[in-house]
Amino acid sequence: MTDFTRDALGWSPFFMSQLDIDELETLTPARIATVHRDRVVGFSEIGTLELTLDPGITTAAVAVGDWVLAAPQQYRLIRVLDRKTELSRGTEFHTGEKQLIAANIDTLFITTSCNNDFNPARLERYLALAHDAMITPVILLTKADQCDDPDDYVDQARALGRGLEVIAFDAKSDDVIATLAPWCGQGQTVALTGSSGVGKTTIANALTGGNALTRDIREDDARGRHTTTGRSLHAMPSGGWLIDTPGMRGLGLAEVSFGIDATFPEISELAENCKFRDCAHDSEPGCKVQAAIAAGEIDPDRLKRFKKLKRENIQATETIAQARDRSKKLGKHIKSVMKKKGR
Ligand SMILES: Nc1nc2c(ncn2[C@@H]2O[C@H](COP(=O)(O)OP(=O)(O)OP(=O)(O)O)[C@@H](O)[C@H]2O)c(=O)[nH]1
Ligand SMILES: [Zn+2]
Repeated sequence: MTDFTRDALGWSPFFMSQLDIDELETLTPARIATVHRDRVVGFSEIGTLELTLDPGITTAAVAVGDWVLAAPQQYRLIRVLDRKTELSRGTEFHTGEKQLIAANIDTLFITTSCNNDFNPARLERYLALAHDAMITPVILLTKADQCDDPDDYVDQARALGRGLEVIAFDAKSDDVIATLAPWCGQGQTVALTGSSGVGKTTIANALTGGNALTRDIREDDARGRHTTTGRSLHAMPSGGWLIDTPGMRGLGLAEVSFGIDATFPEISELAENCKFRDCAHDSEPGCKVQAAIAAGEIDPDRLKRFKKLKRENIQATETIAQARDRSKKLGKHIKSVMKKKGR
């Protein structure tokens, strides 16, 4: 592994501004590439650092893509810097805690194909996740080479957002790197999501210049170290970074109300002016959304899918709240038992 400058790793004033003078002098910023149960591995200006954690931080609080401050002499992680963006999954059933998937992703490549995989509702779920995490979504339509009219898919996908970037291409062609270059430049971080078989691995391999995982293992071998767990932060020859963690591929929806509104701006903006604050946009008087439907200004299918996502989100959010409640009660119960025992 060669050393990278901070800029090459995606460092920016946003992160710099979080350091005080002491930290600037004594600590080394590192970008997390792998999270293990008891330690993390990060890339830094002084090379690859394997870090143990300070008491009070668990690896569950560190995500691939995170910027952390390390005390390099002691190989210790001191603290995790605030994230520009954060992707997390629903929750752990028992605790109601969010499970971190990745941090500081700039662009989410939402991947589908120019065939039966194309599904507006599914794309909107991913869009809601991206918007909620403040990550820029780009829709990739693969298998354009196997389809008579890819433009039809492009048009359908563009209708799912304002100014949404949509690209149809052949993921097996030689120009994948050039096609995706605008998002893969120096220090930029991307991730791929989408259903099985749409071409994520094909694209990842094209962007990283080969089979990313096998290459990582070979690099570690060369340094005499063996690791069985693959790295999740992959350098792209274009200067950018690709995050590929197992959790990336099956993203769930919960607590993304903001993201859903951002995915359906034409509806959420009108909804603010409905007569009733809790308007369900069915047949309530003074419903601006229904008025727009009647006037042919918004797509009724979009409204249906908007409502369905909102319902799903509320359900998932309630499940999380219940889990948190359970976990809190359990914690209190344990404390009171311990107290009694201590008496
Ligand atoms: N013709 C053509 N084939 C493609 C394209 N993209 C992917 N494929 C093929 O589709 C199959 C599935 O591609 P993968 O890259 O493995 O898909 P994936 O999204 O990684 O699938 P999972 O690993 O199951 O999530 C492979 O046989 C690819 O060669 C494309 O744009 N055009
Ligand atoms: Zn309404």
